[in-house]
Amino acid sequence: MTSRWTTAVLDTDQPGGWAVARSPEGFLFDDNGALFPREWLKRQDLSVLAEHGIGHLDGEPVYLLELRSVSEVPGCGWKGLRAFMLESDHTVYKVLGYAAQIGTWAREHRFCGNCGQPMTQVPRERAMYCQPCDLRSYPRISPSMIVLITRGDEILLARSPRFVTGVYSTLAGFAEPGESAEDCLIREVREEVQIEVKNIQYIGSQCWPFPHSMMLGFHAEYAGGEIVCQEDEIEDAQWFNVHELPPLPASRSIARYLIDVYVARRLGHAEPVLPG
Ligand SMILES: NC(=O)C1=CN([C@@H]2O[C@H](COP(=O)(O)OP(=O)(O)OC[C@H]3O[C@@H](n4cnc5c(N)ncnc54)[C@H](O)[C@@H]3O)[C@@H](O)[C@H]2O)C=CC1
Ligand SMILES: [Mg+2]
Ligand SMILES: [Zn+2]
Repeated sequence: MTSRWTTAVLDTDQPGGWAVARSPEGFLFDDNGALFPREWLKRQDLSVLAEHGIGHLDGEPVYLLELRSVSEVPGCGWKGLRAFMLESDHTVYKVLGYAAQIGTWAREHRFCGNCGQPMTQVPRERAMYCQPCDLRSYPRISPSMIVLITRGDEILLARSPRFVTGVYSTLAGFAEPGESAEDCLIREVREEVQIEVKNIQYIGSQCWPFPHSMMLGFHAEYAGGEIVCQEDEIEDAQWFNVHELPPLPASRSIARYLIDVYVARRLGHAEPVLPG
């Protein structure tokens, strides 16, 4: 199957194509969605900070207008990326997720981290460049581990105070310099619930553009210890029987996929597919 969406570094001097606009309040949308004819969008009263050519959707070029602030556009509203993840077509969500990551990174790399001088976009490459330092900055991606821990028919799920009321999810955390994925997983599990795990198995990965994680998903078995929740980070953690699960994370998340795969195996149901 060919993908409808492919990323590319496009020349912003070329006319035409589609464009999305992103402000601190999210993406512009109307009844037709978040993609607008680019020439029309550029005629609107928008405070454009930068324009990026980001890829092709069904063969048509797509651009991002990264805005300094939110503006009124007649007949349109603004909506955050999470809402698009929950509501929209998967391909549109992929386009917007990529746009959000590029927009954030370019905005945060307008000035050189070494000398403080303005940086420029490198033509035909996704990089910002400082000439005096000969320094290139590439989009930031943060590897993050996520793990479903199981004990027979029971799975360990936890709540962060940031979650929607009632929802429990798998444990996750950012990799630190010097760690392998497995080191990170073992450390995060110890920090968050103070238990030990064994038989760590890699399951799959997912881009998570909130704001720039690359989720590496694992399954691990319980090896020992009692649950003790990390103060401030973990509000509650429990073993749940696969027949009696609490409200779970959104179906597009790898957290939900890790849970659904295990439950499907235990119950002999068809396995789900990991959303990319
Ligand atoms: N797609 C999915 O199913 C899920 C994705 N996630 C994502 O996984 C990532 C890690 O999960 P958390 O439990 O929040 O992480 P965590 O357990 O490492 O703790 C979060 C803390 O890490 C620090 N931090 C923030 N950004 C960092 C970075 N780039 N590198 C190192 N430390 C950083 C901050 O102090 C933050 O409060 C997040 O981006 C989260 O959104 C988490 C659960 C499910
Ligand atoms: Mg965590
Ligand atoms: Zn510099």
